[in-house]
Amino acid sequence: MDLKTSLNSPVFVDPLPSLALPSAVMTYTTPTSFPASGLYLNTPKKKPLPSKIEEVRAAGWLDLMLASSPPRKRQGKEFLPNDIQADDLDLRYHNWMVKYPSALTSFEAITELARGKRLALFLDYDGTLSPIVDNPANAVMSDEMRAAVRHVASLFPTAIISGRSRDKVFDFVKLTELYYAGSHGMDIMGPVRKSESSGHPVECVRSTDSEGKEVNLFQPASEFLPMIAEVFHNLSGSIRDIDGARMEDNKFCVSVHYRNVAPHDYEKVHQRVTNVLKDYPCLRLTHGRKVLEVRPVIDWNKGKAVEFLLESLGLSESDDVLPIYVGDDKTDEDAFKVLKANNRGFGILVSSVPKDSDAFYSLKDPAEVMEFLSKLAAWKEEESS
Ligand SMILES: O=P(O)(O)OC[C@H]1O[C@H](O[C@H]2O[C@H](CO)[C@@H](O)[C@H](O)[C@H]2O)[C@H](O)[C@@H](O)[C@@H]1O
Repeated sequence: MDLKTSLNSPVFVDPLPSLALPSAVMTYTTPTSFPASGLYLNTPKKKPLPSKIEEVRAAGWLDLMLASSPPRKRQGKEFLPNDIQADDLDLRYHNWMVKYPSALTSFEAITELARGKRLALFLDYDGTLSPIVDNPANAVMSDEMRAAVRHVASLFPTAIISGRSRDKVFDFVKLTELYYAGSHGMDIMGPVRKSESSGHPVECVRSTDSEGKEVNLFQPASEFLPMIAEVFHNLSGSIRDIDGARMEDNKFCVSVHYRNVAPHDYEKVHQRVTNVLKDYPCLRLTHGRKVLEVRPVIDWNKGKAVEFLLESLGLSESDDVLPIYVGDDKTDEDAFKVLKANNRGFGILVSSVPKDSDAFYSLKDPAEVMEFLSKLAAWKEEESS
């Protein structure tokens, strides 16, 4: 399969030379022309920014890095120095929950909304189905959670949309009855579309899943693979001496974890990463829970992945469909926004601290996510009996 040709699908109009990446999918300022050869290794360097602006930008990043995902031990009130602070935190959380009500206490309102509709469920992985842990390799999902996900997936079309590589998230979840989108939606294994004529046709590669079932593979950033591999190598070398810093290869994205780095070294992590990225204007940096994420500058995210999957499932054009997305991180906000637009469906933010969000409801932690999924399954079974 010629992946360059596949990118010249009707959705991706106006392709740029060489990269075959259309301007419609590029969000950041990129060079208008690329060298014909050595494309990925010699992309033109951005002009260095004036140092003052760079300083201001770096300071903004540092604030984000310091504020990101407060250490778990300090989130519970038992670790706070006194009761006043604990009460203040409780009060702030309760005030926040007025704006983002619990999906558990609002369960009746949710089922009222869902009555007579076809539900589609989209679930983030880390921090949603598995608790946040220090070592990303240990973020396993409990058997109880797996059973709850399997149960909902037997009743509603269900997909996992993760920042991890698709293979890795499948290894954690291990359920063949779901659809999977890895690398923040840049690697989707979904159903073969019911109707090629509905919505925007996009170029997919027909494939088979681990059970031999026919599936569609959609990888809008496949042209970036050599560049991502190279940047992974360069970043690994660049942060090697920073105690606690850890790299993760997510196929179309690269994660630089700083959860185990001392706060006084955060700036060093950010500087090293931005320094390497200066040579890659086609890549950009985003920020998650104690992680810096490097990804291609294409206009594709978890929100677009939700739209893509809804269309693949033949659920995008109907009023009787209610998509629900559950996630905990900034990258999930793109999906919350898509569902919020035109009141299409809604997002549920998983958070134990107040956060601004485009989600409609909230859940405190993965344990509450599991309870919500179980309640949803029980409600559906009762409704259909
Ligand atoms: O979209 P997600 O499924 O939520 O993936 C986002 C990132 O999640 C993982 O990192 C986060 O969880 C780790 C394990 O609990 C934690 O150690 C880390 O600090 C968190 O940022 C994953 O390792 C990343 O590659 C994903 O991009």
